[in-house]
Amino acid sequence: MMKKPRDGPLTSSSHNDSYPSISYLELVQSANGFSVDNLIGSGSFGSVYKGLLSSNGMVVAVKVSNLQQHGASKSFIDECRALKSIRHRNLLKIITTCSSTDNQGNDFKSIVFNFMENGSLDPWLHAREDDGSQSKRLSLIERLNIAIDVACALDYLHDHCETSIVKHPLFIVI
Ligand SMILES: Nc1ncnc2c1ncn2[C@@H]1O[C@H](COP(=O)(O)OP(=O)(O)OP(=O)(O)O)[C@@H](O)[C@H]1O
Repeated sequence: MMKKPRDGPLTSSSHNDSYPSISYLELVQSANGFSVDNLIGSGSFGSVYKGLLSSNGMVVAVKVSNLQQHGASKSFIDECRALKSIRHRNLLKIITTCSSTDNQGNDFKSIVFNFMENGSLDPWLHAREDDGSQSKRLSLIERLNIAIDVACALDYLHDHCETSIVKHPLFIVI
């Protein structure tokens, strides 16, 4: 839905007031205008871009919700809620969130994470013998350690989040 552009940068405050504030403009600039070159991947509810925050030089992953997608707005809120108070070595932390309007006045929602150099766990676990990516072959011990870390993270989520959110642990940092 088109909305009247608001003045100045707006940052989400409804999900967590303690995040440092970041504007839509800063995020666009950090990710080179959300260019294809900065695109890291896509999920069910949006796209993730690599960005560089000019304020502190931090390399980040900017997850931009595709608000045209049914359920994206709820997913954004659930993800913010689930991850806002999480402190666990195997779970990705939110750096900040941005709930604003883009330069055309459309709603814009984004979550900023630490950039994970090794990407998501999935290709590591499901690398095929013939795909040539030597670096993604894991030994049995490494796989067992990952399973233990995942179990540990899920246990933590069970204790700290609503059960409906625990079904979406989102990203496990190994
Ligand atoms: N913090 C991050 N650092 C590096 N890459 C990331 C990061 N977050 C996401 N990605 C990449 O972007 C892709 C999409 O992530 P996203 O969280 O949108 O979806 P997903 O969790 O993989 O899938 P779905 O939302 O459908 O369950 C990931 O598969 C991963 O390759």
